[in-house]
Amino acid sequence: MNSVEIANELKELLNGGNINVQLSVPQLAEKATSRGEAMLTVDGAVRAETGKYTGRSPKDKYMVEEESTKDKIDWGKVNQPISSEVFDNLYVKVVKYLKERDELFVFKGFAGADKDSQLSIQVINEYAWHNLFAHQLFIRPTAEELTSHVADFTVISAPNFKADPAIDGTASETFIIVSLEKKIILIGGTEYAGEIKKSIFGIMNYLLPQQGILSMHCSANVGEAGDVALFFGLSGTGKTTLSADPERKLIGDDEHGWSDNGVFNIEGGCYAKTINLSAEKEPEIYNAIRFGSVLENVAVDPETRVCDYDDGSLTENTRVAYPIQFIENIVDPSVAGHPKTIIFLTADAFGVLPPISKLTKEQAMYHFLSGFTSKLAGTERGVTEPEPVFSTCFGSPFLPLPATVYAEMLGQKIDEHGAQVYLVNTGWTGGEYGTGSRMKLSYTRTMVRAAIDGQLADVETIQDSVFGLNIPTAVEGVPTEVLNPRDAWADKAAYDAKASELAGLFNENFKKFSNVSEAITKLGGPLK
Ligand SMILES: Nc1ncnc2c1ncn2[C@@H]1O[C@H](COP(=O)(O)OP(=O)(O)O)[C@@H](O)[C@H]1O
Ligand SMILES: C=C(OP(=O)(O)O)C(=O)O
Ligand SMILES: [Mn+2]
Repeated sequence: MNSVEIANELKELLNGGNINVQLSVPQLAEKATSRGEAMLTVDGAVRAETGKYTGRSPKDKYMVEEESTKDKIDWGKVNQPISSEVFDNLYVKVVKYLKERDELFVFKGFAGADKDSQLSIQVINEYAWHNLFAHQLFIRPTAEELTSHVADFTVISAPNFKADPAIDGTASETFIIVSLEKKIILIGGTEYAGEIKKSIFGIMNYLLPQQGILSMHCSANVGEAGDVALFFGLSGTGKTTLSADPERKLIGDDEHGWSDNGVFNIEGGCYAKTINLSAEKEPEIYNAIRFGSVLENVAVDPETRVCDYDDGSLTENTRVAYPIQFIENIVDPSVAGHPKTIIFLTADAFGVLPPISKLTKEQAMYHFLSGFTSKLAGTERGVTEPEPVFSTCFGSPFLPLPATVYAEMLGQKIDEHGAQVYLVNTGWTGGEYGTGSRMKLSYTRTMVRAAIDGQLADVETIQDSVFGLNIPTAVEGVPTEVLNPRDAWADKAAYDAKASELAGLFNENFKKFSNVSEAITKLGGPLK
C-alpha cells in the first residue's frame, strides 16, 4: 500500500459512526466504567487491569524497513526490522477490526511543549481508559488549537486484536509496529498503556535530533533561580520520584528535548510507579491520585474501592497516569532554560557504585554511552528480579538513531552550557540485592539537593579505586559511611569482588564503542 491508500483507510476509519472524538475526562471516565473496562476508586481515579501484559514488550516492537528512513535507523535488537508487507497486512486487519467495534475513542493533541518543534498527534483507541490515558499523558490542545488540528502521526491501539504469528509474520500475538514513512504506530495484543506513550517518544527521538534538538529519556525540574536540573535514568531509577520536589518546579517526569532555547517536556502528564507508594515518602505523587488519574494494575478492594499500593500481586509495575497539572509545583507550559546540573541515575543491584559521585567530562560521556543500571522487576516482560543492563543513553529501547548521535549532542551541550554531571546510585547499599538494602530515598533526595544547590561544587572528594569515581567525603544530612560504598559493606573482600565483577561488565560492554575518542575510553571508565 502506498501512503495515499494508507491515509484513505485511516480517513474512512475516522469518519465511521462509532467514533468518539476528544471526549472530556468525565465522559471518558464514564465510558471506561460503564463499558466494564475499569472501575472508579474511592479517590475518584479510574482503575484498570491489563491482563497478561503489565509492562512493555520490547521483543514485540518493530520498525518498518522503508526506503526513505532505512539508512538512518540503528537496526538491531531494539529496532527490529519488519517488512512493509507485514505492516500493510496487519494495518488492514486492525482497521477492519476497529471499524467493527461499537465505539472507538480518538484523542488529538501534541507531543513537545516547544511550539517550534511540536508534533501533532492523534491516538485511536479501542478502550476508553486508554484514551483517557492518552488525554492525560500527551499535551492537550486548547479549543482553538483543536479546530485547526491536523495529526502528523497516528497511534492505533487495538489491544484485543491478536496477531497470528504463523500468518502475520510477528513473533507473538503482540506487536508494536512503527512506520516512520506512513506515520503510523500500530499496537495490538497488549493492554499496557505505557506502550502508547513510549511509541510517540520513539518518534520524537527520531525527529528531534534531525532538527538539531537533543531528545532525552530524563525528568527535569527548575529552582526559583531558574536553575534547571535533568535526571537521566532507565525505568525504576528514580526519574519520576526525584523530580517531584516541593521546592522545585516540575518540567516533566520522563521525556524531554534540549534545543537552543533550553529544555522542554515532550509530554503533558506523568506516569508514576505506585508500588509501595506512601503519602509520607512521595506526597506529590500520592496527592496526584484523584479524579482524572488512571491507575493501572493497582490492587483495590472491590467494595470499598480503597487501593493497596503495597500489593504487587498483579505486577511490581503498578502505575498512575495524571496530567502534570496534578502536581502542585510546575512550570506551565513545560519549557525552561539550559540545565546547570545533570544527574545520571542508576539502580545498581550489585551495591558497589557510590550513592553520589562527580563525573569528569570523559566519565560523563562514558557513563552516558554505557547507560548502566539493574533492570528492576516489572517494566519489561520477563524481568522478575534485578538484572544488570547496559542501555545506551539511559534509554536505548526508545532510540531509533545510533547512540553516538545523542551522545555527541549531549557532549556539545554540556560543554556549551557548562553543566556539571553527577552519577547517583539509587540502588543497593551495604551489600548486593538480597543482602544489602535499597538506598534510603531520603538520603538520595538530600544528596541530589546538595548537588543541585551547588554545595558539591568545591567539595573535597576521594577517588574510588575501581571505577575512578570522585566521591564527596561529606554531604550534610547523610551519614559518611553511606557515601563510600566500600565502607557500607561489612565484608570488604566481598565488596572488592563485586566491584571488580561490575567493572568487568563495564569493560566488556564498552568494547562495542570502538569509534569513540580515546580520551573517553581511557579516562571515562573503570581504572583497570
Ligand atoms: N533511593 C531511592 N531513590 C529513588 N527512588 C527510590 C529510592 N528508593 C526506593 N525508590 C523507589 O524506586 C522507584 C523509582 O521509580 P521512578 O521514580 O518511577 O523511576 P523512573 O521514573 O526512573 O522509572 C519508586 O517506586 C521509588 O519509591
Ligand atoms: C513507562 C516506562 O518508563 P519509566 O519506567 O521510565 O517511567 C516504561 O519504560 O514502560
Ligand atoms: Mn518514570
